[in-house]
Amino acid sequence: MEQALGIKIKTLSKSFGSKTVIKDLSVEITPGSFVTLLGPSGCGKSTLLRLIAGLDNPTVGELALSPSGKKKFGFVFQEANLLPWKTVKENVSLPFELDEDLKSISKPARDEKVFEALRKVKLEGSENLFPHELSGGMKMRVSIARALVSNPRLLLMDEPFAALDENTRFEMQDQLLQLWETEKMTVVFVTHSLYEASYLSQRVIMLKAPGAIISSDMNLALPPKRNLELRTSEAFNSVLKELTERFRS
Ligand SMILES: Nc1ncnc2c1ncn2[C@@H]1O[C@H](COP(=O)(O)OP(=O)(O)OP(=O)(O)O)[C@@H](O)[C@H]1O
Repeated sequence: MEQALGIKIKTLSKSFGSKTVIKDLSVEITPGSFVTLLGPSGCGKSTLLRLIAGLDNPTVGELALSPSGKKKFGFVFQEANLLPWKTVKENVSLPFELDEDLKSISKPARDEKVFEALRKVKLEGSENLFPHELSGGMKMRVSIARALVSNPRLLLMDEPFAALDENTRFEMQDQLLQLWETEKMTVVFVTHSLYEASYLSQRVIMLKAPGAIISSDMNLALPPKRNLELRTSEAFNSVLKELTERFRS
């Protein structure tokens, strides 16, 4: 398995016209960690994810992924963004058509990777369904499978579970943690939920506007194994309390 990607950001700023959304941001993210970005609407979380993914460029400053070379990452958005006229299997296969680095992979190897990704998100047997035949949770799992198909070493997730009901969200959180453990990839996750941040993350970085200034950077004192028992434990409650206090201060 290839190494997980680390991120080094140094004095980075991003402006859109005269508006500076990110100002002088410096932060490092350790390979293989699960880091959540929290902050009020409009503080620059999605902009930062897009910069990390190379979908946009910083105005000034440095952003480096290590090891450098192949930038293997997956991106999952709040909406599953599935093509309605394509089956589950075809939707998960899309990166092979769109990503230059993956175009050379043979058809049998592609099929195997798609099957493997669907297995990872527990969607075996749903290959030939169309998006309208799927629940919200299943659509999100297809979206995650599509991100996993290229074996990302960094997974960027922008409020992926925000539109799901509470039960499905809990289920998806546990599945994601399982994936994080088995895939040994770095995850940078954006959410508005303090509860979700506490449950999923090893580290929570809070950003505030203007300028996406880091207002808090906290390593969570929780065991790596998260489960139902932990959700209702005192240790979890005290982490959630601390995060809430930091968020409100
Ligand atoms: N391409 C763009 N052109 C102009 N302004 C932009 C662009 N992208 C983002 N912005 C502005 O940057 C600011 C930060 O947006 P961003 O989407 O990063 O915030 P966010 O923290 O992710 O918000 P939310 O939690 O609501 O998703 C907003 O004021 C937004 O209008």
